[in-house]
Amino acid sequence: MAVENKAGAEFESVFSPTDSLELSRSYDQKCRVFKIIVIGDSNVGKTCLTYRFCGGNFLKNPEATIGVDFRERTLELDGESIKLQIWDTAGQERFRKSMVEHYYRSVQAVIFVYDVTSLSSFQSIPEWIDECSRHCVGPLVPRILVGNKCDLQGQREVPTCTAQSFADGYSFPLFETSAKDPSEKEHVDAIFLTLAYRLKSRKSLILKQPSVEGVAPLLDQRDQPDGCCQC
Ligand SMILES: Nc1nc2c(ncn2[C@@H]2O[C@H](COP(=O)(O)OP(=O)(O)OP(=O)(O)O)[C@@H](O)[C@H]2O)c(=O)[nH]1
Repeated sequence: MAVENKAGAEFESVFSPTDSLELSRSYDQKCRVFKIIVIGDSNVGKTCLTYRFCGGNFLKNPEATIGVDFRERTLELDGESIKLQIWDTAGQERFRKSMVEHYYRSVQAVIFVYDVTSLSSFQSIPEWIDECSRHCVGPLVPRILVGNKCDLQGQREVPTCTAQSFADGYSFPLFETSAKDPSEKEHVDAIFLTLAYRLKSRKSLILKQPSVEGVAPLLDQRDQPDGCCQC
């Protein structure tokens, strides 16, 4: 199981002080932590989207995710620190089967990703929704549908209207974007910000988090009633 990109100096340098989504510079301050999983077929751009949000850049030459990669970013919303702990899951069945239970435990929001240039990846979305349901991710868990790779307009196989009517059927917000196109950076941020505001408005338990972050603390958090903690 890979662990990478724990928010720190490496990421602080890529955001300007005027960025509306400021990274927290001090981890002494208290914040709530929310677990978000990103799921969808292999190769749709889950890793690149999460990297764009957490790292600010397009990740060139990503490798297939094995198990899960963790990334996180702390936002200042209305004077409150909110840490989004993003689980970038493997799309390939052989790399995810031993991890599925972990993905869904105490998850607080879900991002379904398809590739607008791949009809099959869009047609897989109902299966991903079913998987969520089988793991007791109910309608109260905020969910968002994302069509990625919009920079490849000439190769589009999924029309916006088709995706929109599908999303409407589930009452999911739909975002079409590109992890690759730098001009879409704020649009990518908006996906996560939409979830952050919805999660922020929820009451949560205050739980203790170990001072050293890593796989074990993350897994421990999952076992708490709603996954929220104080950091
Ligand atoms: N043109 C374009 N290519 C993209 C975009 N996002 C990702 N890619 C490319 O799509 C390929 C797959 O990207 P990943 O982010 O690794 O996809 P993934 O969904 O995480 O794949 P798995 O880890 O196998 O589940 C890579 O070659 C990326 O460079 C995008 O917005 N536009």
